[in-house]
Amino acid sequence: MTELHRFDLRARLSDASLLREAALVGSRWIAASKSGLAVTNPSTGAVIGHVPDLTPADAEEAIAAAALAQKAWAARTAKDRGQVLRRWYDLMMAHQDDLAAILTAEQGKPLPEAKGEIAYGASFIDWFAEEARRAYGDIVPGHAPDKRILVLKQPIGVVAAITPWNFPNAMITRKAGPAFAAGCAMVLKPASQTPFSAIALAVLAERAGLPAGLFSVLTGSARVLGAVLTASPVVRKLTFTGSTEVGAQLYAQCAPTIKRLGLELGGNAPFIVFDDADVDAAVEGAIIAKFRNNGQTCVCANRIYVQAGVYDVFAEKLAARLSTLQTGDGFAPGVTFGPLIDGKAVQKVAEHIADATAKGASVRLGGRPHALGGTFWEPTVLTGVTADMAVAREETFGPVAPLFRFETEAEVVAAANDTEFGLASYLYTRDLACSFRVSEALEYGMVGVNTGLVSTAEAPFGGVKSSGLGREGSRHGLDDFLELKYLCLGGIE
Ligand SMILES: NC(=O)C1=CN([C@@H]2O[C@H](COP(=O)(O)OP(=O)(O)OC[C@H]3O[C@@H](n4cnc5c(N)ncnc54)[C@H](OP(=O)(O)O)[C@@H]3O)[C@@H](O)[C@H]2O)C=CC1
Ligand SMILES: O=C(O)[C@H](O)CS(=O)(=O)O
Repeated sequence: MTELHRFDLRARLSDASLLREAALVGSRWIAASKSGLAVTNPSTGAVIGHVPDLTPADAEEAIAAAALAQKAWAARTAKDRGQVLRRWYDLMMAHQDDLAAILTAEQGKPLPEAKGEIAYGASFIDWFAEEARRAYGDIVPGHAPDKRILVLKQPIGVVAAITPWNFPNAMITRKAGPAFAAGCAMVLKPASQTPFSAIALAVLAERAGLPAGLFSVLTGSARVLGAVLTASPVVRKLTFTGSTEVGAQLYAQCAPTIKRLGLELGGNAPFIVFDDADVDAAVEGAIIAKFRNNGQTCVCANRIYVQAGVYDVFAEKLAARLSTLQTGDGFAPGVTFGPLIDGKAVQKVAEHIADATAKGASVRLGGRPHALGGTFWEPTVLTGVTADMAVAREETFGPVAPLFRFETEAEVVAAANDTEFGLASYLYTRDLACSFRVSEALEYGMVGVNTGLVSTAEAPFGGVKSSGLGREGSRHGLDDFLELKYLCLGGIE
């Protein structure tokens, strides 16, 4: 990209040292050179700064530093590790505004939403600062008079993490929190479009007292650095958040070294509104579930199924409510919907709408690029959507709400489950029996009942089928970074 113009992010920060044009390799900060990789503001295309294009040797150095630091870190008490995490949490919240400004500059989401992500991201550090001390083992009744059985939980060791651009803070802390709490080390490769949020987290981690070498942040070619991380036998776990396509590729790359895997992949969430639902509540829930981060989340409502009795009123209310919300630059006051991340994302949205209308859908609202041009798109509502359209099968990852009409519960459960994905799902009904019947029948890792937002550190986040493996957050999240060790004590007469 030619450097059209620069965006002066430092001028917006209270602590400009958080914006560091460098990568962290073990305990070494490596500054970007003039040939570094440009990071741009998705709203304007302006250059925010540069990061270094690291080499395979840099990645190997980070892994070696992690292996060394991890041994001493695991030897510290869980309470001690928790106290360092607590200090990291306190620093994140003390710098919430600056971290949010960095996030909005490189990812585009409106500043209030970015501040919300910082608090959400920090909540995983808060949660696992406490969970660190609950890695309980077992003492099991022996299988012979002279035997005693102990089960220990020990950290997996060195963890590689690869994260996406859509939540450039929270997708990192949702992995780093349990990893460090368990006594692991982490080598992180953040998304190339949003590295500065990750680098700022590393700056604060150093200040919190995280030992040198325990946390590296690598920037550069995903393919090149990913190849080193997945091939290294020192790396005992890969935790990845991103597309199912890349997740499957990384799964295969990890196979020769039999790594533990955590995969948070793509979604195709159904959002079901029954005739007996509170329609106003369902509209508010749909706006959160569909349009949070301008539709760029893996748990976004990708298909909205509305029962025939309330279909028209729901469509009318949704369109009316959306018309009151503003699209624009994430730093502009009053903006609810920011830009899409890049031109490729805009093209996918346009293709999905064109495909749907060509097959008979109608545009109830929006349906075209926003007057601001570039990466901005009008919030869109499509009606008359059917299962043969691309929006039914593919993740749109943009501000498009396709409304499907249905008649019966059996029909909508079958339709909702007719996908390779199984991450999040949502339903609105005031009938308790219906809420249980449908929740239990939906083939998904998460179900929101009368709510459009399920993500929280206290609950296990994750999916089934092509949406991934493992869970992040909750008391279960720590186990994904621990190994069980069985001690059999004999000769105890
Ligand atoms: N389940 C969940 O929690 C989430 C799922 N997603 C899914 O991810 C997709 C959108 O996010 P997006 O970032 O485009 O996803 P991608 O899968 O393209 O990228 C995710 C991360 O993987 C890296 N990557 C890409 N190719 C390789 C490779 N060959 N080897 C190693 N690393 C690689 C990227 O690096 P680089 O940036 O350098 O390309 C980035 O850091 C959607 O499908 C969405 O549903 C997104 C967020 C959360
Ligand atoms: O990247 C994502 O889509 C996140 O997992 C969404 S959430 O955790 O903020 O719901």
